[in-house]
Amino acid sequence: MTSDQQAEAGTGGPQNVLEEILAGVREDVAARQEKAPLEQVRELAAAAPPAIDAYAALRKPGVAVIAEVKRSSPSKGAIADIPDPAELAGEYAAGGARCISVLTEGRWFGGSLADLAAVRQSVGIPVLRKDFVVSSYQVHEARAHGADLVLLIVAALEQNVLVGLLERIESLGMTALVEVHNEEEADRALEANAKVIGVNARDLRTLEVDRSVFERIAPGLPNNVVKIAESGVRGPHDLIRYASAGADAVLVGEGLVTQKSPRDAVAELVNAGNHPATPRPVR
Ligand SMILES: O=P(O)(O)OC[C@@H](O)[C@@H](O)c1c[nH]c2ccccc12
Repeated sequence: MTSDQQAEAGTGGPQNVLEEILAGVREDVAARQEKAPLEQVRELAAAAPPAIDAYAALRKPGVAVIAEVKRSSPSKGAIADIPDPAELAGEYAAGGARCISVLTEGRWFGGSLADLAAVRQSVGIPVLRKDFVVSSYQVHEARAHGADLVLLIVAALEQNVLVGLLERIESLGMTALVEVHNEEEADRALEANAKVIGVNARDLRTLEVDRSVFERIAPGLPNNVVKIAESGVRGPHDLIRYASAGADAVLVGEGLVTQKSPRDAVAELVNAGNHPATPRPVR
Protein backbone atom coordinates (compact mmCIF):
# COMPACT_ATOMS: atom_id res chain seq x y z
CA MET A 1 0.00 0.00 0.00
CA THR A 2 1.38 3.44 -0.87
CA SER A 3 1.40 6.16 1.77
CA ASP A 4 -1.46 7.91 -0.05
CA GLN A 5 -3.53 4.76 0.03
CA GLN A 6 -2.65 4.33 3.66
CA ALA A 7 -3.81 7.87 4.38
CA GLU A 8 -7.03 7.22 2.53
CA ALA A 9 -7.59 3.97 4.36
CA GLY A 10 -7.28 6.01 7.53
CA THR A 11 -4.91 3.59 9.23
CA GLY A 12 -3.53 6.44 11.32
CA GLY A 13 0.07 5.31 10.66
CA PRO A 14 2.85 7.49 9.27
CA GLN A 15 1.81 9.19 6.02
CA ASN A 16 5.28 9.86 4.66
CA VAL A 17 8.97 9.44 5.45
CA LEU A 18 9.10 12.52 7.67
CA GLU A 19 6.16 11.26 9.75
CA GLU A 20 7.82 7.88 10.10
CA ILE A 21 11.10 9.43 11.25
CA LEU A 22 9.26 11.68 13.73
CA ALA A 23 7.42 8.71 15.26
CA GLY A 24 10.75 7.01 15.99
CA VAL A 25 12.29 10.22 17.32
CA ARG A 26 9.41 10.69 19.77
CA GLU A 27 9.92 7.16 21.08
CA ASP A 28 13.66 7.68 21.45
CA VAL A 29 13.24 11.03 23.22
CA ALA A 30 10.78 9.49 25.67
CA ALA A 31 13.21 6.66 26.41
CA ARG A 32 16.12 9.07 27.04
CA GLN A 33 13.96 11.30 29.20
CA GLU A 34 13.06 8.27 31.28
CA LYS A 35 16.75 7.77 32.08
CA ALA A 36 17.78 11.42 32.37
CA PRO A 37 14.91 13.69 33.41
CA LEU A 38 14.61 17.21 32.03
CA GLU A 39 15.89 18.79 35.24
CA GLN A 40 19.15 16.86 34.99
CA VAL A 41 19.73 17.74 31.32
CA ARG A 42 18.83 21.34 32.03
CA GLU A 43 21.56 21.50 34.67
CA LEU A 44 24.12 19.95 32.31
CA ALA A 45 23.16 22.52 29.67
CA ALA A 46 23.54 25.38 32.13
CA ALA A 47 26.99 24.10 33.15
CA ALA A 48 28.28 23.77 29.57
CA PRO A 49 30.76 26.36 28.19
CA PRO A 50 28.83 29.14 26.41
CA ALA A 51 27.71 28.71 22.80
CA ILE A 52 29.68 30.27 19.95
CA ASP A 53 27.88 32.96 17.89
CA ALA A 54 27.09 31.00 14.74
CA TYR A 55 25.13 33.85 13.12
CA ALA A 56 28.25 36.06 13.22
CA ALA A 57 30.40 33.20 11.90
CA LEU A 58 28.05 32.62 8.98
CA ARG A 59 27.92 36.33 8.09
CA LYS A 60 31.68 36.55 7.47
CA PRO A 61 32.72 37.16 3.84
CA GLY A 62 32.76 34.32 1.32
CA VAL A 63 30.31 31.45 0.97
CA ALA A 64 30.51 29.42 4.17
CA VAL A 65 30.78 25.65 4.04
CA ILE A 66 28.89 23.72 6.72
CA ALA A 67 30.35 20.22 6.62
CA GLU A 68 28.19 17.36 7.85
CA VAL A 69 29.01 14.17 9.72
CA LYS A 70 26.57 11.79 8.03
CA ARG A 71 26.73 7.99 8.09
CA SER A 72 23.50 7.04 6.39
CA SER A 73 20.19 8.46 5.21
CA PRO A 74 16.67 7.26 4.44
CA SER A 75 17.24 7.85 0.72
CA LYS A 76 20.70 6.27 0.34
CA GLY A 77 21.04 3.81 3.22
CA ALA A 78 24.66 3.47 4.35
CA ILE A 79 26.88 6.28 3.00
CA ALA A 80 30.09 6.17 5.08
CA ASP A 81 31.31 4.31 8.21
CA ILE A 82 32.85 7.28 10.07
CA PRO A 83 34.38 5.34 12.98
CA ASP A 84 35.81 8.57 14.42
CA PRO A 85 33.51 11.60 13.93
CA ALA A 86 35.87 13.83 15.93
CA GLU A 87 38.69 13.08 13.53
CA LEU A 88 36.47 13.74 10.50
CA ALA A 89 35.33 17.05 12.01
CA GLY A 90 38.99 17.99 12.58
CA GLU A 91 39.67 17.33 8.89
CA TYR A 92 36.67 19.45 7.90
CA ALA A 93 37.88 22.31 10.10
CA ALA A 94 41.41 22.03 8.69
CA GLY A 95 39.90 22.28 5.20
CA GLY A 96 38.25 25.56 6.16
CA ALA A 97 34.71 24.57 7.11
CA ARG A 98 32.89 27.43 8.87
CA CYS A 99 30.62 25.09 10.90
CA ILE A 100 30.23 21.38 11.49
CA SER A 101 26.82 19.69 11.25
CA VAL A 102 26.39 16.50 13.27
CA LEU A 103 23.41 14.25 12.65
CA THR A 104 22.31 12.91 16.02
CA GLU A 105 19.28 10.90 14.87
CA GLY A 106 20.07 7.19 15.27
CA ARG A 107 17.51 5.08 13.43
CA TRP A 108 17.81 6.51 9.92
CA PHE A 109 21.03 8.53 9.99
CA GLY A 110 23.24 6.42 12.30
CA GLY A 111 24.09 9.41 14.49
CA SER A 112 24.12 10.00 18.24
CA LEU A 113 24.58 12.64 20.91
CA ALA A 114 27.94 11.01 21.63
CA ASP A 115 28.97 12.02 18.09
CA LEU A 116 27.97 15.60 18.86
CA ALA A 117 29.95 15.67 22.11
CA ALA A 118 33.00 14.14 20.42
CA VAL A 119 32.91 16.68 17.59
CA ARG A 120 32.48 19.54 20.10
CA GLN A 121 35.68 18.42 21.84
CA SER A 122 37.69 18.37 18.62
CA VAL A 123 36.83 21.71 16.94
CA GLY A 124 36.60 25.37 17.92
CA ILE A 125 34.06 26.37 15.25
CA PRO A 126 30.26 26.33 15.67
CA VAL A 127 28.60 22.91 15.77
CA LEU A 128 25.04 22.19 14.62
CA ARG A 129 22.79 19.57 16.19
CA LYS A 130 21.08 18.12 13.14
CA ASP A 131 18.06 16.17 14.26
CA PHE A 132 14.29 16.16 14.28
CA VAL A 133 13.74 18.43 17.24
CA VAL A 134 10.17 18.30 18.56
CA SER A 135 10.60 19.11 22.26
CA SER A 136 12.53 21.50 24.45
CA TYR A 137 14.14 18.46 26.08
CA GLN A 138 16.15 18.00 22.86
CA VAL A 139 17.18 21.67 22.91
CA HIS A 140 18.67 21.29 26.40
CA GLU A 141 20.31 18.04 25.29
CA ALA A 142 21.86 19.87 22.36
CA ARG A 143 23.35 22.53 24.64
CA ALA A 144 24.50 19.94 27.18
CA HIS A 145 26.46 18.22 24.39
CA GLY A 146 28.06 21.43 23.16
CA ALA A 147 25.84 22.52 20.26
CA ASP A 148 25.89 26.15 19.11
CA LEU A 149 23.17 25.75 16.48
CA VAL A 150 20.03 23.63 16.51
CA LEU A 151 18.01 22.61 13.45
CA LEU A 152 14.26 23.20 13.46
CA ILE A 153 12.32 21.70 10.56
CA VAL A 154 9.22 23.78 9.82
CA ALA A 155 7.44 20.84 8.14
CA ALA A 156 7.71 18.88 11.39
CA LEU A 157 6.32 21.54 13.73
CA GLU A 158 3.10 23.40 14.46
CA GLN A 159 3.68 27.15 14.34
CA ASN A 160 3.33 27.70 18.09
CA VAL A 161 5.77 24.85 18.79
CA LEU A 162 8.21 26.26 16.22
CA VAL A 163 8.10 29.67 17.92
CA GLY A 164 8.52 28.15 21.39
CA LEU A 165 11.49 26.00 20.40
CA LEU A 166 13.18 28.88 18.58
CA GLU A 167 12.84 31.07 21.65
CA ARG A 168 14.20 28.29 23.85
CA ILE A 169 17.21 27.83 21.57
CA GLU A 170 17.97 31.55 21.68
CA SER A 171 17.43 31.76 25.44
CA LEU A 172 20.24 29.20 25.81
CA GLY A 173 22.52 31.43 23.71
CA MET A 174 22.33 29.24 20.63
CA THR A 175 21.21 29.96 17.07
CA ALA A 176 18.25 28.24 15.40
CA LEU A 177 18.71 27.03 11.84
CA VAL A 178 15.14 26.95 10.56
CA GLU A 179 14.65 24.60 7.62
CA VAL A 180 12.08 25.18 4.89
CA HIS A 181 11.21 23.58 1.58
CA ASN A 182 8.57 25.88 0.09
CA GLU A 183 7.27 29.47 0.20
CA GLU A 184 4.64 28.78 2.83
CA GLU A 185 7.23 27.29 5.17
CA ALA A 186 9.55 30.23 4.49
CA ASP A 187 6.78 32.62 5.54
CA ARG A 188 6.29 30.62 8.74
CA ALA A 189 10.05 30.74 9.45
CA LEU A 190 10.08 34.53 9.02
CA GLU A 191 6.99 34.89 11.16
CA ALA A 192 8.77 32.91 13.87
CA ASN A 193 11.58 35.47 13.59
CA ALA A 194 14.20 33.09 12.23
CA LYS A 195 17.58 34.75 11.59
CA VAL A 196 19.13 31.74 9.89
CA ILE A 197 17.07 29.90 7.29
CA GLY A 198 18.06 26.73 5.48
CA VAL A 199 16.35 25.83 2.24
CA ASN A 200 16.47 22.07 1.86
CA ALA A 201 16.55 20.94 -1.77
CA ARG A 202 15.33 17.56 -0.52
CA ASP A 203 11.65 17.16 0.25
CA LEU A 204 11.65 15.19 3.51
CA ARG A 205 8.25 13.73 2.71
CA THR A 206 9.24 12.19 -0.62
CA LEU A 207 13.09 12.41 -0.38
CA GLU A 208 13.30 13.93 -3.85
CA VAL A 209 16.01 16.54 -4.51
CA ASP A 210 15.24 19.67 -6.52
CA ARG A 211 18.11 22.18 -6.53
CA SER A 212 15.89 24.91 -8.00
CA VAL A 213 13.94 25.24 -4.73
CA PHE A 214 16.65 27.49 -3.27
CA GLU A 215 16.56 29.76 -6.33
CA ARG A 216 12.80 30.12 -5.93
CA ILE A 217 12.76 30.88 -2.22
CA ALA A 218 15.99 32.73 -1.40
CA PRO A 219 15.18 35.99 -3.26
CA GLY A 220 12.14 36.46 -1.00
CA LEU A 221 14.19 36.35 2.19
CA PRO A 222 15.37 39.62 3.81
CA ASN A 223 19.05 40.59 3.63
CA ASN A 224 19.68 40.22 7.35
CA VAL A 225 18.65 36.55 7.23
CA VAL A 226 21.51 34.10 6.70
CA LYS A 227 20.53 31.89 3.77
CA ILE A 228 21.78 28.33 3.70
CA ALA A 229 21.40 26.00 0.73
CA GLU A 230 21.03 22.45 2.02
CA SER A 231 21.49 19.14 0.19
CA GLY A 232 22.64 18.09 -3.24
CA VAL A 233 26.01 19.88 -3.31
CA ARG A 234 28.28 17.53 -5.26
CA GLY A 235 31.15 19.95 -5.80
CA PRO A 236 32.18 23.59 -6.50
CA HIS A 237 29.79 23.80 -9.46
CA ASP A 238 26.74 23.39 -7.20
CA LEU A 239 28.17 25.82 -4.63
CA ILE A 240 28.58 28.48 -7.31
CA ARG A 241 25.05 27.87 -8.56
CA TYR A 242 23.66 28.34 -5.04
CA ALA A 243 25.89 31.40 -4.45
CA SER A 244 24.51 32.98 -7.64
CA ALA A 245 21.05 32.64 -6.11
CA GLY A 246 22.15 34.37 -2.90
CA ALA A 247 23.44 31.60 -0.62
CA ASP A 248 25.54 32.72 2.36
CA ALA A 249 26.37 29.11 3.05
CA VAL A 250 26.00 25.57 1.75
CA LEU A 251 25.42 22.51 3.93
CA VAL A 252 27.13 19.42 2.53
CA GLY A 253 27.00 15.81 3.71
CA GLU A 254 27.24 13.02 1.19
CA GLY A 255 29.47 15.01 -1.17
CA LEU A 256 32.14 15.18 1.57
CA VAL A 257 31.90 11.93 3.55
CA THR A 258 32.32 9.86 0.37
CA GLN A 259 35.58 11.61 -0.63
CA LYS A 260 39.01 10.07 -0.09
CA SER A 261 40.14 13.34 1.47
CA PRO A 262 37.24 15.16 3.11
CA ARG A 263 39.68 17.94 4.05
CA ASP A 264 40.64 18.57 0.42
CA ALA A 265 37.00 18.34 -0.66
CA VAL A 266 36.03 21.04 1.87
CA ALA A 267 39.00 23.19 0.82
CA GLU A 268 37.92 22.96 -2.81
CA LEU A 269 34.44 24.21 -1.90
CA VAL A 270 35.82 26.95 0.37
CA ASN A 271 38.13 28.15 -2.41
CA ALA A 272 35.23 28.29 -4.84
CA GLY A 273 33.21 30.20 -2.23
CA ASN A 274 36.04 32.75 -1.79
CA HIS A 275 36.77 33.16 -5.48
CA PRO A 276 36.39 36.77 -6.69
CA ALA A 277 34.15 35.62 -9.56
CA THR A 278 31.72 33.91 -7.17
CA PRO A 279 28.67 36.12 -6.60
CA ARG A 280 28.31 37.78 -3.17
CA PRO A 281 25.01 37.90 -1.34
CA VAL A 282 23.48 41.39 -1.22
CA ARG A 283 23.41 42.85 2.29
O1 LIG B 1 24.06 14.74 1.94
P1 LIG B 1 23.63 16.03 1.30
O2 LIG B 1 22.81 15.85 0.07
O3 LIG B 1 24.80 16.95 1.10
O4 LIG B 1 22.67 16.75 2.37
C1 LIG B 1 23.15 17.30 3.58
C2 LIG B 1 21.99 17.86 4.41
O5 LIG B 1 21.43 18.91 3.73
C3 LIG B 1 20.95 16.78 4.71
O6 LIG B 1 21.59 15.81 5.47
C4 LIG B 1 19.74 17.32 5.47
C5 LIG B 1 19.12 18.51 5.28
N1 LIG B 1 18.11 18.68 6.12
C6 LIG B 1 18.02 17.59 6.89
C7 LIG B 1 17.13 17.30 7.94
C8 LIG B 1 17.30 16.11 8.60
C9 LIG B 1 18.28 15.20 8.23
C10 LIG B 1 19.16 15.49 7.20
C11 LIG B 1 19.04 16.68 6.51
